[in-house]
Amino acid sequence: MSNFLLKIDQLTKTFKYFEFGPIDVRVEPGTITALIGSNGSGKSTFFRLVMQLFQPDSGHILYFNGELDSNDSRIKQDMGYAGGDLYQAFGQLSIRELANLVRYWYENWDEQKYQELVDRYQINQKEKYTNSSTGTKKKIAFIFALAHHPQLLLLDEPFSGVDFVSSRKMQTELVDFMENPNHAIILATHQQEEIKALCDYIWLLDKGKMIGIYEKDQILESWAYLSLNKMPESLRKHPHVIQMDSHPNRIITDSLAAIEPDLEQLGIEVTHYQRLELDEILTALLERA
Ligand SMILES: Nc1ncnc2c1ncn2[C@@H]1O[C@H](COP(=O)(O)OP(=O)(O)OP(=O)(O)O)[C@@H](O)[C@H]1O
Repeated sequence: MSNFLLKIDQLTKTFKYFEFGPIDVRVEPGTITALIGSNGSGKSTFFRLVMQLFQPDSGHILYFNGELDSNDSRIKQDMGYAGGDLYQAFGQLSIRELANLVRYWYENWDEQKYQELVDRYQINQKEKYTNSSTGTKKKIAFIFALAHHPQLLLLDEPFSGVDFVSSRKMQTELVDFMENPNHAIILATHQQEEIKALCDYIWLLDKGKMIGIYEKDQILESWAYLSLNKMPESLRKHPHVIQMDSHPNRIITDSLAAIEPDLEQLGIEVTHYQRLELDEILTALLERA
């Protein structure tokens, strides 16, 4: 039986200087996915397509087990999106006035939850939205996204520009949100600490193409530096050797389990072993792409 919040098939969008897709991905309930990619790789484009702020050129997006497709306006009720400067067009409104407007859009708007969140983040609701600081605007978008009880949260760099204390609170908020097994989050971020702390899956986007989908724990387990007692040149061709350095003899592998028996067979001894940090793995994957 299908169980997904989002299922995307062969989605494409072409701009004058950029081709996005074709992209195929699927989001299951109970998961947090990090959407990673260099500046301009298409992360915000992805969110805008899912939120129907852009029309795709081709492909399909199915929402909530296929019960709703992209023609159905109800999908926005069940999705919380914080990204870009969504509310700038209403910048002359105070935050309270803006909340009154946003509240009107959502059937499930929870005024008590909204109040709790503005108190927690010490938002001055009398201030004009346009005059709010960058970090405060981020927090407001985050609060609006949560206050209508979505099933799927789409967060485009929610922590960038947000102070350390608030960022920790937001992360706790996301952990609480995931207590409901029907919920899921897609999070675009450049911060490896957040990915490590929160995410189950990593989608790697490069120049508009999805170049890899990984389980975070699995890549952290399987990538390693191995120092070797000898290093025959033939190792360079091994499918799981990502990098070779000869001073001292050291390789990076993307699969410890696959390479260890081969090294043993070649009579090569591993003298030292060290895990890679997540950002080292992601950098290597992006460089390989
Ligand atoms: N409205 C638009 N009109 C024309 N081109 C666009 C438009 N929106 C996006 N693009 C193109 O899509 C590319 C990818 O932009 P996008 O904002 O999705 O990247 P990103 O991965 O979110 O980048 P960043 O990490 O810097 O936020 C841009 O470099 C631009 O060429």
